[in-house]
Parts: sequence; structure tokens; C-alpha cells
Amino acid sequence: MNSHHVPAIELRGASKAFRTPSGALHTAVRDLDLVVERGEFVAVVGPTGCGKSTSLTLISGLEEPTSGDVLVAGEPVRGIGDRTGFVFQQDAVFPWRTVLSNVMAGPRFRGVPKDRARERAREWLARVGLAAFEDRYPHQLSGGQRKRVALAATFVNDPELLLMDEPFSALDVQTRALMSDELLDLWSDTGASVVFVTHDLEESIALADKVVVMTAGPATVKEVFAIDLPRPRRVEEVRLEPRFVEIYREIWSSLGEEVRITRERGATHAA
Ligand SMILES: Nc1ncnc2c1ncn2[C@@H]1O[C@H](COP(=O)(O)OP(=O)(O)OP(=O)(O)O)[C@@H](O)[C@H]1O
Repeated sequence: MNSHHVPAIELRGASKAFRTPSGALHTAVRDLDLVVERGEFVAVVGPTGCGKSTSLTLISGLEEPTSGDVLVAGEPVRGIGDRTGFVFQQDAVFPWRTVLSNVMAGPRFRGVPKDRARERAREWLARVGLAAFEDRYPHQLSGGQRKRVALAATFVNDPELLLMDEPFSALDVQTRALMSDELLDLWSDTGASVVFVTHDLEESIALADKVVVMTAGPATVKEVFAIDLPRPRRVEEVRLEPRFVEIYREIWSSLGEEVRITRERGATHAA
């Protein structure tokens, strides 16, 4: 088998239906085709509630598709793999553990000896600028610092796949831009394949190699846009470039239509 041509992630006609409390079937994702190449940064945008998180859940192996295939490194995904890292909107940190202990937790869980785990955790804390904070507890940190802990705790495990669901949406605008830059720096050194779900079109263009626009729910891929902005990028700078604005307009004309459809449906349902 030629493993060089196996994408990191591939969804083929993947659909997911949930049983609602009233017993009806609700299709969240339908006939989803998506390829994420190794080392690629893919952002997924779509109207609220369309099925973005569900798509991520399928890739993570937390849920199985109702039909179709979800392949990771060419194999059907089964459960959460050891090489998959997650960053969500909520900080996935243990509140009762110090910063250092939080970042050591993943390597320890994976059987890394304590001294080595501590050393690796310290390296990553230094990289995210939190070396002086290793003895603090999460509640003694700002939102941005907690997010840095979450990033360090994820990257310390050397993930091949990084699944991110609106990781920065709870942060203020400036912190968000800083965190995006930091994420790009960390990612560019690791070669991880990233799927980054966001509501924010600007954020998606600034970060990604490819932006996937989802339809109004049930989600399927509407269009995929290659982002030809050079790297390295600084998000506050790149968004001022004429090419950025051009790409933004192009994608918004696709995404905006789905957002309108979703809004109109909401208005009808509320009526
Ligand atoms: N476990 C579940 N059981 C039943 N319905 C679900 C379940 N998970 C999600 N859904 C429904 O599937 C649809 C898609 O949800 P999902 O969270 O994937 O959307 P989203 O695009 O990520 O939303 P948002 O942009 O608001 O975060 C929604 O209508 C949601 O109510």
C-alpha cells in the first residue's frame, strides 16, 4: 500500500441521524464528502446548528456514522485514537490540578515516566509562555492563559490529528488573535492535520489552507475554497491584505446564503 497517498481524514457519503426525545429521527449530517490531507489545516464554517460539531464527532470516533464511511489514515475510525487531540470552547482542564500537572496528565496517561512527562510538560509550558505559572490552578488564570494550558496539554501528546471546535470563541477579540497566531506557530512545527470548526469566517481564512462551507442543516459540503495566502501568517496583518478581502467576499457569497436560509427557517419555526 502506498501510504503517502492516504489522506489523514476522509469522509465518504457520511450521514448521521439522531433519535430525538420524541422518537423521531433527526438528520444532522448528510452525505458528507471531505478530504483532509496530512499536515493540512482545514476550517469548517457553516450556519449555526447546521451540523459542524456532529461532523467533528464523527471524525473523532465518538459517534459512528449512520451510513457512509469515516476513515482516519485510511482505516475506518473506531473510538478515539491515541494520536487525536481535542480543543473545545470549554477549557478541558482539571480544575483541581496545577497547570504543570494538567499538562503532564496526557503523557502520564499514555505511560510516559513521570520525570520525562514533567520535562515535556515544562517544554510546552515554556512554548506557550506559561513557564512561570506551572504551580497555579486553572481558576487563578485568565481565559487566554487557560486556553494556552489547554493547547500545551494537547500538543504535548504530539497529536497527528487536531480537532478543534470553536476553541477561541469565548475569548475577547485581542486574545483571540494572539491565540490564533500561537496556534499557527505550534501547528507549523508539528505537521498535525487540523479540522477547525468556527462561526467566524475571518478566523477561518486567516488560519486555514482550505475553508469548507457547509449548507444549512442537515449539513453537507457546499463548497471548498483553497486559501492561497502565503505563510507564515499573522492574523491581524493578513486580514488587511487585498487578497484576504477578495477571498472573504467570495466565501461569504456562498456562506451568507446558507446563513439566510437558516435565519428564515428560524423565523418560521418561531412563528
Ligand atoms: N446527540 C444528539 N441528539 C439529538 N440531536 C442532536 C445531537 N447532537 C446534535 N443534534 C442536532 O443536530 C443538529 C446539528 O448539531 P451540531 O451541534 O452538529 O451543529 P453545529 O453546526 O455545530 O452548531 P453550532 O454552530 O450552533 O455550534 C442540531 O439540530 C442539533 O440539535
